[in-house]
Amino acid sequence: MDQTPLPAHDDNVERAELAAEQQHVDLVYDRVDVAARSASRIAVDGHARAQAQNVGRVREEEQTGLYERDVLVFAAARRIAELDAEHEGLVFGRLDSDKGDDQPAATAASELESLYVGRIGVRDAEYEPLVIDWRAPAAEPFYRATGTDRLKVVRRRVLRNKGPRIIGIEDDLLAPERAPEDLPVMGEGALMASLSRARGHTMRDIVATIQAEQDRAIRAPARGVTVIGGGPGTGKTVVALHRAAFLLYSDRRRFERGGVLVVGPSAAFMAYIERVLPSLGENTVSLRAVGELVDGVKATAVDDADAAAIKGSLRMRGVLSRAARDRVPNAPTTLRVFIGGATVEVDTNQLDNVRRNALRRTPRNRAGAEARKGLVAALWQRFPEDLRTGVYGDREAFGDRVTDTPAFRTFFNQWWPVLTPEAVLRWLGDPRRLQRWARNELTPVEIETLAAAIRSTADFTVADVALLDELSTYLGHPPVQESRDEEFDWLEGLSDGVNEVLTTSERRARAAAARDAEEPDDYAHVLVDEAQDLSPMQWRMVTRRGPQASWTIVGDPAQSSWPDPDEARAAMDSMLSHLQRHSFRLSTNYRNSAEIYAFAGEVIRQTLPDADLPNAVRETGIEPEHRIFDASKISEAAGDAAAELLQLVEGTVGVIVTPTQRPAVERVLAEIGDPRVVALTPLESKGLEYDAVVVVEPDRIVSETLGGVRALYVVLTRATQRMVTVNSTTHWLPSK
Ligand SMILES: Nc1ncnc2c1ncn2[C@@H]1O[C@H](COP(=O)(O)OP(=O)(O)OP(=O)(O)O)[C@@H](O)[C@H]1O
Repeated sequence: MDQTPLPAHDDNVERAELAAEQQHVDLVYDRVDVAARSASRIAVDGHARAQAQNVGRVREEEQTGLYERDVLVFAAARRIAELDAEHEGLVFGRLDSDKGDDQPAATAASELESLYVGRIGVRDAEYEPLVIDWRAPAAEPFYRATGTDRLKVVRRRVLRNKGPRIIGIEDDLLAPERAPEDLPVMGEGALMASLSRARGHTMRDIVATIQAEQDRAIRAPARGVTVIGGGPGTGKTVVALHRAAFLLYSDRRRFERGGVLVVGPSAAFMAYIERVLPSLGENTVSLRAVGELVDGVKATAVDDADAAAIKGSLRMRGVLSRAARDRVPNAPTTLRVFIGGATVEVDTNQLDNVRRNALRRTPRNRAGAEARKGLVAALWQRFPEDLRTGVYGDREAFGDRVTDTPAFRTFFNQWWPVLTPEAVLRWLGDPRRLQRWARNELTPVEIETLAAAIRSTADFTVADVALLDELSTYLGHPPVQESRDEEFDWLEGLSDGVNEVLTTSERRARAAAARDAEEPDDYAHVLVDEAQDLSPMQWRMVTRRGPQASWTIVGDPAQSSWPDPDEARAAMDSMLSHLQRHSFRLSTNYRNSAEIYAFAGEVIRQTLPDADLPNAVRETGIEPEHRIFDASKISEAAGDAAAELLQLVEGTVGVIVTPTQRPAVERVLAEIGDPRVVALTPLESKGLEYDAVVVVEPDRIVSETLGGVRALYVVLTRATQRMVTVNSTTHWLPSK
């Protein structure tokens, strides 16, 4: 918000103002209390009345009136209950407006029209608004008014509160020349006060201090793709979260029913942002890290740079599709059955033909019936003509018989089992097989690297999740039928090997559940944060979550940890090219002190002269510090720096270190034993922030991460107040 020089004020005025604001806020809380009680009473009454079938006694208009009011009151009460009690209070802003520049200025404060802005809207008993929801159109001037376009606002006031208690007031005077003399103005500006606050381990909402350019992105209509760009700390994440809350407010039916999904880079990041939406009274948004987008998988492990680059590349499509169509390892290679007095055999080549034909148009797990038909045809062809009589007289009868033989059944179960994406992905760990599927797409070295990466962990990595998702489209779900056939066996297989006896209704319920599971995740709106980090394969996975969705895409290419940001961008463009695009750019860095960001900006500009660098406005007078030590002393030096910084800042300290160095640094930090300090890798630091940051060996961060200097740029832009780098060389420092 614009910072206008503010007149000094005395303590008495401040006390009086605080008391007056508290009175209004108390009124709001009382009203909500009454509303909540009456809402539940009415709900109970209504229920009782409906049960006695006496509803007709209430006049219709009375009922409609009651109904509308009840719904509103009840919804308000419910939202209040949902608000995080620990968080800032319900009412946080006030606008005092006059009638506009073409009308005479007000001569007394009482002539101004005042309007309170809060997390939700609440009305008094006469239905007059006591406070309006921050997302309502009438609240827009609170965020958009500036000195040059004040939208009739004379004074904008931010109420700082702790729960229901007002603890401070920050005013902006937008039209000093039109302000009545008795209009008190106090505080140092809400934005600066909020930016200088100590950071905790979770992100807070910014509902009281949203800036005009952020507000435009938050309230943009949900059409096509909304792209929100901007450098580090410009509020992209927090704006995306407020946008999710805004969309729910603007069209609750559509977005609550259809679902809103927020996708972020890591579980740590999701934990960091998870309080923001509940603090705005919204609990229905799904938050998922890219490693958690496939149901039942929660991947947190990350591959090393080379393997991640291969797994993320679009070249994996062909590799996976070939794997999904290939023979099952260790399955029998010939089929032999004794039937109708003859031994009939289908050899390996013929089996391969049957498999390929069955898979021509149908995903593997859905092609069982087709494959069985192909086998019957092959067997029939080899069944001696002179035996084709009686129950073996035609192909259909022969087929019924032959598929019922134990030899056929055993063969079929092994040759055409239901395949899970997990099992097929594991096949890629065998370099000989992988070679067959990948020889046109990957180099021999890449094949070795990929196979070794697949074999190296028992857990799936974050990059694997997109491959699992891709495989599930090639494999498909087995069809669900209520008869006893091999597809239904698949359902029984879900019961962990316990051979249950199922009643008909249980079978039906399971069939329905399986059908549901088959529905694609189909959200009405998907917000992708740190979008620059999605690999092309991850874009494919993410866009499957919203075939009909509108999108909000948030990111900064200069912070990309993908080695080829243009490739990732092209993948996104091709997945979403059918949608209209609206772009917003955020231009102010609210996180870093001006001193810290000036340094980070210099570092990135040396490699990416065109990087979009925002303005950092908050000066602290404290320059980042670069310390040089012997290579063997780095961990201790990092620990010492962290211990010093803990004394100097009130909030959190992050020590950012490559995965190879992390264990040593963690040991040193364990000795400090302060929960305010954490060690984390450059990748984990994405999107997070700390009061102070220790950057351990910046040159290794460049050489050991996929993003190189872009990863270092992310690390150098995590601190709000202080930053210390520790290294054994100076060559990484930007040349002056
Ligand atoms: N209008 C605002 N009022 C108060 N704080 C703000 C405002 N806008 C952003 N901030 C704060 O600035 C910090 C950075 O915001 P955020 O993490 O959303 O930025 P970002 O653009 O996603 O950053 P990065 O790309 O570096 O991850 C957060 O602490 C956020 O709360």
